Amino acid sequence: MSKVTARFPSQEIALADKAALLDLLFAWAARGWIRDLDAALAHRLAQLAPDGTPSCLLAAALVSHQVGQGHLLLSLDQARQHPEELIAVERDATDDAPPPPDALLKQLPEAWETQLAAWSAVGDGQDNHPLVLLNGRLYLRRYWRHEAQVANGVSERLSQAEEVVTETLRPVLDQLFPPQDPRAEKASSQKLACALGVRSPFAVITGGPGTGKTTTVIRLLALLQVQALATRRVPLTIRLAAPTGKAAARLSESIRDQISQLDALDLPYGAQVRNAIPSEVSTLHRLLGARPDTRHFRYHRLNPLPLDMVVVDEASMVDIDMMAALLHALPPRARLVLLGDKDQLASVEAGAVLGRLCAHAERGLYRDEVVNWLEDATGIRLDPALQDSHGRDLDQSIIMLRHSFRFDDSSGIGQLARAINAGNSQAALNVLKSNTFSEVQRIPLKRDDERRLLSQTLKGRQQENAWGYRYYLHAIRPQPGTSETKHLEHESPLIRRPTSEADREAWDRWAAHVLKAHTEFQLLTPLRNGHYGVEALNLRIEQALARAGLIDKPDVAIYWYEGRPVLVTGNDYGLKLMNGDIGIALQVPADFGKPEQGTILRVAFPAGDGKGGIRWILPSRLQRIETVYAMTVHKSQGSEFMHTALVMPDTLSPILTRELVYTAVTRAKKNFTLLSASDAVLEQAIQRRIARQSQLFQ
Ligand SMILES: Nc1ncnc2c1ncn2[C@@H]1O[C@H](COP(=O)(O)OP(=O)(O)OP(=O)(O)O)[C@@H](O)[C@H]1O
Repeated sequence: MSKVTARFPSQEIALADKAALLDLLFAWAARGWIRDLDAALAHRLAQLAPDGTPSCLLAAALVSHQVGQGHLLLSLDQARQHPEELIAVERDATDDAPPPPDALLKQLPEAWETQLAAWSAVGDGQDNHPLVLLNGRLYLRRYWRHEAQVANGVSERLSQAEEVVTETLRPVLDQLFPPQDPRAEKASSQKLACALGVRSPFAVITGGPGTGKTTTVIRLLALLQVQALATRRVPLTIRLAAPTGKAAARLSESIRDQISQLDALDLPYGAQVRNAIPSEVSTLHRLLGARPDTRHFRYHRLNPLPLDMVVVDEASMVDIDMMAALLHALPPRARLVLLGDKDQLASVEAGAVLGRLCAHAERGLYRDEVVNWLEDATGIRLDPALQDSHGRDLDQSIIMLRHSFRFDDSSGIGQLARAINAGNSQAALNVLKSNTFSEVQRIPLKRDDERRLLSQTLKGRQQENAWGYRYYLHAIRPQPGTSETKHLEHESPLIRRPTSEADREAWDRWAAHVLKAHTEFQLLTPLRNGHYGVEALNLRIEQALARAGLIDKPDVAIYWYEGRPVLVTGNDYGLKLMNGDIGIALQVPADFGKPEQGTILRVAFPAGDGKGGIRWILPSRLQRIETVYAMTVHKSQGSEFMHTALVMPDTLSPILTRELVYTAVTRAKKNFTLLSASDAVLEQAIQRRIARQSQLFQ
């Protein structure tokens, strides 16, 4: 008898005996093939609903696993037809591995669905059963409910017609987007987006980096306030939100610029309109009134948010739980506008809501009545390729901005992002290797030769002013004569480390300068573990910086030193820090303005007050942080850096997808470097898309 049958039940036994099946599920969990949580759910349901067969318990563990992978459901057909795609199994050479999931799935009884339907743990959603089975799709009840809430919340809004004052619409749109402007054609989808946003209480504006989502939404808000002041004499109460603190801070920064541009226009109700556009952006958690230690929010259907409209930026990062909570808390007539890039990675949690909403965004699918209405409102006749008399109601509320004002056709980053999105890996490689685009570059990587990786990370590509980490470290401790210090002094000649007598304002100014210098470069990696994972990279980079004398870290056991950059990994409302915030440890007076008190290490975080204020926090108070010389691509969503370098691992793994590569490339504002050992891994990643299973907006 082989070891396999000695230690683990065979698939035949597991499918005939519940205890054997549960053993197998926990064995899979021990291998990391599924989560402990998934096996535990099956175990719990075996106790609560003992009439379930082993195949039923397997289905329960699988649907839970699916949620962990970002899906909303388990399709029974798909599980049978493509069992190998369900669970990524890392096999090793040992012969005591348990029978893999696909072997078990291939032997499921014909009556799997019938058995599930008869199981007392399963219902059709009407009662309180923990699982819901509908048309061959199995859900955890919570996700079925969220999916229904989101679908209902959106269709409720799609069925409402808005009152539009057509007399003011066209003239104001022409003021915001003058037809004679040389960029009028490039901005035509922005103008159309504004018109659609007035017409419907629900709208989605999707587009890549720099396509003008923020510009468009501010103009839409101006347009809506003109309409509101003309009809009801009071402006709309509008709130702006984003899924993370970082994204919220970034939006509030760019919004201030955009609002001030409205001053140049002679809009009806001018100052009133401008004052009625908010510049504060809160996180969705805060907007909904998150309460510590509970999933429940202060605002919900019975206590709705006191507002007329919400705009959510970076909506690709919003998961189904949050979207359901938002729709649940919005008054039925409140408007909702979502902004985001549909091609970016979706939230780590289940959902991919924006992606589902925008499934047909490329093709438009606008119906005749909408096309004609838009032409009256904007003077723009839609491209026939975007018209379709069978377009769904939802499609009439979605618009895609296609022209990037930041990366035009001559930009390497723009070309690269487009090639990746089109799934054209050869074109992406050509851009990376071509000499035409100096802002993008590919650097070959060898495991046993770290020089290139570390040189990129420390120095970047100086001839392009594409800096590495030396840049911000020189902002802390200038090194006269180096290109970084020369550049820094040229950019901000007067900002040096203050003297010990200097007041808080001077220290804040300096810290803001260091934090800004830090946004010049970020190294990204897809992975957490392994040679090119965040943890190992952080360690190697820290050692290299210490060797180069750029940081002073005398001992591996000393975590805190001046210059350490840290990433906040969970919201801390007490400290007013949000998931995704980045701070830098700096040696500053223990009491500002009192040099006699000596100095102390504090971590400087941007206060996000729009005035360059700094929040100084003692390292010991920071609970959820990690060093961030290397950052995962997932964590980088909602942030941008002048120069971004992506380390591509040398072997393919399920995490490497088109969305991931696109997200990494589009974090770069000016320069992008790919560090990779093999073209093949990049090519295969670009070919592979994330397909999240859900019935949302099917
Ligand atoms: N219609 C336009 N005319 C001129 N400049 C524009 C127009 N639309 C956008 N821009 C400029 O392009 C840049 C990017 O615009 P914006 O920040 O609105 O884009 P975004 O899609 O929100 O970008 P991000 O990728 O940062 O989310 C800004 O500098 C903005 O002023």
